[in-house]
Amino acid sequence: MKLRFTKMQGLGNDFVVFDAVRQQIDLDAAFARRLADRRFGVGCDQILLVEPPRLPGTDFHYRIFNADGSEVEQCGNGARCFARFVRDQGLTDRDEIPVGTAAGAIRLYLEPDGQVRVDMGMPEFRPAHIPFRAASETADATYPLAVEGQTLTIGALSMGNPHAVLIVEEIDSAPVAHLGPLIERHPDFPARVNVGFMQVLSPTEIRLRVYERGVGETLACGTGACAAVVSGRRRGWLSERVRVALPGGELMVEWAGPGHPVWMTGPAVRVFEGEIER
Ligand SMILES: N[C@@H](CCC[C@H](N)C(=O)O)C(=O)O
Repeated sequence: MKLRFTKMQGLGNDFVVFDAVRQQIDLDAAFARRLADRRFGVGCDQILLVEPPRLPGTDFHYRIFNADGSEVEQCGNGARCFARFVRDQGLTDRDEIPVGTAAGAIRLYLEPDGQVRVDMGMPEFRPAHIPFRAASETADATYPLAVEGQTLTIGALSMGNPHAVLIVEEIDSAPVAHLGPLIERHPDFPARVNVGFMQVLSPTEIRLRVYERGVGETLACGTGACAAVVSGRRRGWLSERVRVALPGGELMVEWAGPGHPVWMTGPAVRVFEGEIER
């Protein structure tokens, strides 16, 4: 059976997107890994499924699979591509699109300039809900983490999916390839974790690299950008509106503080369409 897909990207974080409203898709971990393979498949960081709604008040359901085949709760760059996809495919004519995910509902807004703005919902700091093994939440949501005999300081939070955020002096020489996999699979993060390395340039500007759970380092991570800004604000380093420079390009992230949702704005681009044998 042949399945139609669209290859998309947001700041070089790339996706294979399927319309699972109008075609039947049986996506298991093995098929997800084959699709994501850059030599034997299409090649992508995540596979996104656009499904009929499950949550009340939403227009669609959004499912996300990492390149290693694991199904996850949230994906920020994918959310912007989701909005562009459902409009381009004629699945909706709305500019404001409420979407259900495994982490709850989010709202996507197609802006007149072509960018997509997303209400990513509230960050979650309670350790058990991240999930992260800590006795209780600290005042600035940072914790010591023992890695290879050294004690690192990490910010820990969930943007629907788990994130650890480290502050580094210089992003280009940050030990992303070495520490990323060690922290991703650290026993204190029982569901594994996405690992962000953030250099603070000013209260309104950061540089960020993310070692993504189930993928490795990507050119950009939308939830990682949101988590970095939220963690930076909780530590008193950042303002409400922050420009996040990632290897693949820039995002704007806004967070007014506890009790408020996180907003993310950036591009979403269709690359090509294709068919693949299931
Ligand atoms: N690329 C994403 C995050 C995708 C999921 C993540 N790897 C996880 O396992 O939680 C983004 O843009 O947020």
